[in-house]
Amino acid sequence: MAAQAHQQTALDQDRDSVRDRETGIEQEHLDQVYRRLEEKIHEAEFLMNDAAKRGQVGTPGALAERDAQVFRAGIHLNRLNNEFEDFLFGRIDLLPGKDGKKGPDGAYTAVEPAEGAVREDADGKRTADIAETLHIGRIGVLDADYSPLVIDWRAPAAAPFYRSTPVDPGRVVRRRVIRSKGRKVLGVEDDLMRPELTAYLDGERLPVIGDGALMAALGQARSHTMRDIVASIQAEQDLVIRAPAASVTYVEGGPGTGKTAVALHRAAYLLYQDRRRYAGGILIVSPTPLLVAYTEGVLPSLGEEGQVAIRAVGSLVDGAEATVYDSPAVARVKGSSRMLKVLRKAARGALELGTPAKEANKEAKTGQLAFGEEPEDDKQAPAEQPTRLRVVAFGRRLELEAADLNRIRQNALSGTAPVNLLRPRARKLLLDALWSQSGAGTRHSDPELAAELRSSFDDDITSEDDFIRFLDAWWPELTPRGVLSAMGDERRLGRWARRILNPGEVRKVARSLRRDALSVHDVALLDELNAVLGTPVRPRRKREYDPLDQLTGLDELMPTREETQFERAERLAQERTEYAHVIVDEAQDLTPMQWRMVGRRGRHATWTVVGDPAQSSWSDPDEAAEARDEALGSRPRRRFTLTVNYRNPAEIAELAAKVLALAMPGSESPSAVRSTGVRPRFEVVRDGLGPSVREAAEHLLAQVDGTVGVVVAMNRRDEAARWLAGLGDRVVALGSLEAKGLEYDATVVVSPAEIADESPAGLRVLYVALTRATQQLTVVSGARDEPDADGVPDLLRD
Ligand SMILES: Nc1ncnc2c1ncn2[C@@H]1O[C@H](COP(=O)(O)OP(=O)(O)OP(=O)(O)O)[C@@H](O)[C@H]1O
Repeated sequence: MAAQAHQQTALDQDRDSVRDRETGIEQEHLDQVYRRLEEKIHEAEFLMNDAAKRGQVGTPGALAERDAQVFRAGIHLNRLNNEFEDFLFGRIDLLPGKDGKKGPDGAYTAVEPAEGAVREDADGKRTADIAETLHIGRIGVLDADYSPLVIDWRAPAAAPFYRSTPVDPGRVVRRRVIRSKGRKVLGVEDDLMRPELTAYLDGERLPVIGDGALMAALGQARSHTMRDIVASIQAEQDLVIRAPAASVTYVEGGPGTGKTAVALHRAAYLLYQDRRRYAGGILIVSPTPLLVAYTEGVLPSLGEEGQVAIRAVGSLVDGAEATVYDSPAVARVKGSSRMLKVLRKAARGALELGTPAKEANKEAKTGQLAFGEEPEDDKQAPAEQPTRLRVVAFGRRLELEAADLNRIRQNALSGTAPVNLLRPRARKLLLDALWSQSGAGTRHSDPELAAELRSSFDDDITSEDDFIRFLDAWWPELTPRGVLSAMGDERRLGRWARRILNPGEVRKVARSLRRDALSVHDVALLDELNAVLGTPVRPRRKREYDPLDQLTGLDELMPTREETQFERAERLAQERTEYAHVIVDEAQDLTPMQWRMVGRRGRHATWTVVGDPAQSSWSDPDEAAEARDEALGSRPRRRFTLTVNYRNPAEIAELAAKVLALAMPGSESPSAVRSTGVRPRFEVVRDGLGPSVREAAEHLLAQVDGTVGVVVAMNRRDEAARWLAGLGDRVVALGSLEAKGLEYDATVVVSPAEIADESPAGLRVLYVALTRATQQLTVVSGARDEPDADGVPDLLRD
């Protein structure tokens, strides 16, 4: 026994010393990389100083050159400084390649091992020599002789790091994940891709350390922000990340399969692969501000941010930020494509209100969205409508009555042009009617004289204050906010929505529009109205006069100095309304009206659309699919399915699968990649819901190191926040719709029946709630859940 223990200790010591030696080898490599980076930083600093000196020469050419050099050196320095932290993370050891050719990044491009790379002796033992070792990191670093010290994770030569599997290893024998912090290597984890092989590196046997990096990453405690997965991207995910950008890349997969992570890494990959093309910007559309906040650190950690905008679907329209959710019944109407016709009628009908409808003061707030209260009473002011136009021209009083005006308006409105752009046409039709009433058209037979007379008639009238006032009231310039507020009047909305919405729907929608705050669904309506109304063309503001321009004459000498490249890039990003690539996360949740809004931002874009129909909170998936197909146009689609759940342990995934079977019978759940042995807990409310939920949260806080999410039906969100007061910032209360895309170490799901009953898509929303935990889950049930003796609610029983 003692001898056995002694043997075991010796084995452990051996293992530790191999681990230390391997860590030391990687440390040496990292030291070499840092030395090279420092050299590069000095070069960049020298370049900046040199550029500054050249600036002192003062000729326009030198100044422009300095500007370009400083710009390039600044970017270089900035990247180096930012990515100095923790950027070397991987290594692959490869067999000799088939053709042995070097690619542009200095590495062999061959995918398959060369013939004879693997030797087999008489006993069937297989051996091989490692021909090449590559290190993978967040950016590429070349040695002074241009051999690669680190390869950028997005370069083609880095693909085997992600693609190689024991089933299809290619040239990779060993894949190593290196954990480092700053300049220090903390440890290494290896996966062996060809376990049947004895491989040698420089004559020594290749050692293997640890149980693989994926499991280590998945077991870590979660914080309130998502981490990048660059060191452990799996083969099926890598195929999506590196899929060619042309057309539409369509990715489906169950909860936790890495769709969001893949979408973010794909944005970074596309920028690396074709930076010039994506200078047009990449837009990532996310369902909630919470998910935006959760994911927005991932791209900077990958060294990319400037060109990518991550926006919540309620913040896509500039100057209009959603702060509330509509009730499911109202959301269902506002999201439906039936609203399209209503908005078109409203845009034209709003003209009859005379003066622009007063805009509600809809203040923008950020953070969590509230469930919107809808006011009871109708406070809309009665409409003002000019019913007659009186002017004096050529000494005669001319007058158009209500019937004439109405006829002219209908005439002007025939056609589909945006309402605000039809104002010049309406003005011309008014003048035509007044001209014909004046009888002046018969005075001259000479067409030139007649035209002159007409022109002075028009000038006479259009310079009259009465006419200008009339036109402003009769054909006001409409704003999307103004028309949306006008729709808050129930009678008016009833007229505009006749035969489209039923009276109950009209009442609910009108009431919701009278509240001060904008809802997530209102934002898509505003965007549609913007398109229907059109923006009148205004003369461009001239650049402000700068007296210094005259003194130095710089303005003529250096027209390119007006705006630096950086300023230009900033300005374009601000003015951008369309993008080169659009990524839609949680695409299953976009309503038809939201698809139209997102579609307008990517009319000429390529797309990546990721989603899971089983998690859809929209009640009519067919209607949304139609709107999605319209937004994506006829571009060809490339489809991918992700099949492995990296978030939930098998014990939680199994429970969630029961709800999936009810929500979408016949659909398959992704297979969980790990199991923790901890089963979900079931609690039944005894002394009130609040205390039971608080107790469950406290219990979980003691069990896990990271975060705890408490998911309740939407209308209990504020109440739940009060139940948890004082428990610290590791615990968060979430309305069911807000849980989308997020994850916690542990979750409490409160009353499955309440969540399932809150909307027609309730079972799918419950499925989302049950799949948020990485370690532990507690379900708290009330009487409505009909729990059995073990506390298992009816919806979660076999
Ligand atoms: N290859 C990987 N290596 C390490 N962690 C991974 C990997 N793939 C996914 N994960 C982790 O699994 C979790 C789920 O990923 P993600 O949120 O992207 O999934 P999802 O498919 O978008 O889920 P949902 O549909 O539920 O929103 C995250 O913590 C993510 O970091």
